Amino acid sequence: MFRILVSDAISEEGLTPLRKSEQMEIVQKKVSEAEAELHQFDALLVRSATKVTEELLSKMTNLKIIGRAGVGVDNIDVEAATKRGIVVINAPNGNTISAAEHTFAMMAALVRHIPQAHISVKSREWNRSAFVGTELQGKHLGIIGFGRIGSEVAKRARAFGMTVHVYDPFLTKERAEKLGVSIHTLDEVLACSDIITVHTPLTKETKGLLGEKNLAKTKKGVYLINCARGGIIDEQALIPFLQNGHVAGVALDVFEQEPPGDHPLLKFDNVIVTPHLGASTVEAQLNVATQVAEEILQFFEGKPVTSSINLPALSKDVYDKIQAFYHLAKKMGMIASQYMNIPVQELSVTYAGTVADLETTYITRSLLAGFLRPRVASTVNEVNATMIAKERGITYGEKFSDETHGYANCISLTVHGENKTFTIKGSHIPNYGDRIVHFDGFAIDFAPEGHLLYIQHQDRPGMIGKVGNVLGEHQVNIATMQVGRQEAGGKAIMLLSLDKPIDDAVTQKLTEIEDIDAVKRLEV
Ligand SMILES: NC(=O)c1ccc[n+]([C@@H]2O[C@H](COP(=O)([O-])OP(=O)(O)OC[C@H]3O[C@@H](n4cnc5c(N)ncnc54)[C@H](O)[C@@H]3O)[C@@H](O)[C@H]2O)c1
Ligand SMILES: O=C(O)[C@H](O)COP(=O)(O)O
Repeated sequence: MFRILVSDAISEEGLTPLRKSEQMEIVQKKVSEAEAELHQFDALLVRSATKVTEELLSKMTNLKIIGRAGVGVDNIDVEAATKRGIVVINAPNGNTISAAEHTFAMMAALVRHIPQAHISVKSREWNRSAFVGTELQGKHLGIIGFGRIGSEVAKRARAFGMTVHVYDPFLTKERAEKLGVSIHTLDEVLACSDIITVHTPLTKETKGLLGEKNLAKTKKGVYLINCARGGIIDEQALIPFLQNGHVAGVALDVFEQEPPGDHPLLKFDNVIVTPHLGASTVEAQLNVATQVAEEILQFFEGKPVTSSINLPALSKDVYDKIQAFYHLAKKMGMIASQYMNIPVQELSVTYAGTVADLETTYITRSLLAGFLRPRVASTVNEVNATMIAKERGITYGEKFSDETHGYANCISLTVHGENKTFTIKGSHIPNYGDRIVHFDGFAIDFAPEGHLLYIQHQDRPGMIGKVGNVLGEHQVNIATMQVGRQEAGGKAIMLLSLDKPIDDAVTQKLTEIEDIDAVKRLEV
């Protein structure tokens, strides 16, 4: 049973996929009301209100996944979650249309003074001359940030007869042409636009993007809209531009602090505001909640998630193709890590045969996670493996080769440690399973499963019997045994899989057998 804490207002209908599963228990409570049980939850489902801080994560010790029913993840400490191996997912396009429509509604309201006129009429006034507006048709709209929402705003603007100027450093000419907008520098957009709307995420680069310096570059009488994230337009910097009439009006759906409280901007009649309503439609909420609920379900069923912030995107189709290799690579990493129980500097992975044509990034992450698992006390998985490797000074790289050693596919891992290098090769054979086909220079064939025992010895008659005797004396049953040697009478290895793990005393006894050079337990 997996426990899911839903700590913000999420569409009830959207939670249906989770409610239908007998494996999921949903608890709907604010974080502050769930203090005593925070350590029990496997998943956390939020919108933008819950602040998922490092402190909260430290209390949610069982947490495996955070679902953001929406786009922006600036309320989530993604780095802290990643460090802890917690997957963070969002619903990137479920509320795009609602946010674009809200932006447009704000634009129309702004230039036609609808909120002010509404209040006036409700106050029993009839002052038509006070609310003369301007048309949108023929005006120049500047869009900063041309992703999902920015481009939907552009489509609507063009339908209204506006000319659209875009600033987005990542926008291609082809896409701009397709959507009938022109690409400009930021300064050009600031200088030529009658209305400017921002649709970027809030990042180090975009925080205060429309601050004092850039506001001064705008046209006198410009209208500004922020339905993206509070802080992209610097709220303090706006004040003098509103006071001196340079900015004709501002529409804000988002604020640096939410709620904004007694903010000085709220005193301006030409500043119109909504309480972060961009995504607040029945349709958007159903979309984002359903998307995230389905992803969480997939995740707990061991299937890939497609909209993770801290994992490479993986479709079901791709996952189906890589999953066998993903498991093989993890086991190879675990074996290599235990065999090379010394500090290592570098892992080099080579893919050959059919596996080389697949999405190997994910397979390498899995291998890395398997390698780090025996070395790291905290959770390590595909989410945080690359970060932990970096912290520990372990570099890794992928190569591709044609050398399959006679198998349809082959993954080869070479671990470089201090004065020692180790290579292990594995193959996944359909209808047969995972096999290790090469181990530290020996051709061998064993299944990387369970309690393994590696013995390196001299190739002498009776070695198998001696090992069998020691294990038998300690009531340890041998499930399978594979042997390999480089040449008759030379160095040889045995790989045994045992029905139960053995302790130090048994290992010591085996080490004492004449002609046995090394004994290692390997748990997979
Ligand atoms: N008000 C709401 O309720 C609401 C609803 C949904 C989304 N949002 C917010 O709207 C914003 C846009 O969302 P989206 O889904 O369109 O995101 P998106 O990722 O599809 O688009 C963002 C665009 O910004 C561009 N960009 C990044 N840095 C930039 C920079 N320095 N200068 C110019 N452009 C830059 C990117 O290239 C990208 O094209 C986000 O901040 C999101 O959180 C708000
Ligand atoms: O980033 C988003 O998806 C929007 O800002 C919506 O936020 P909300 O889910 O809190 O309405």
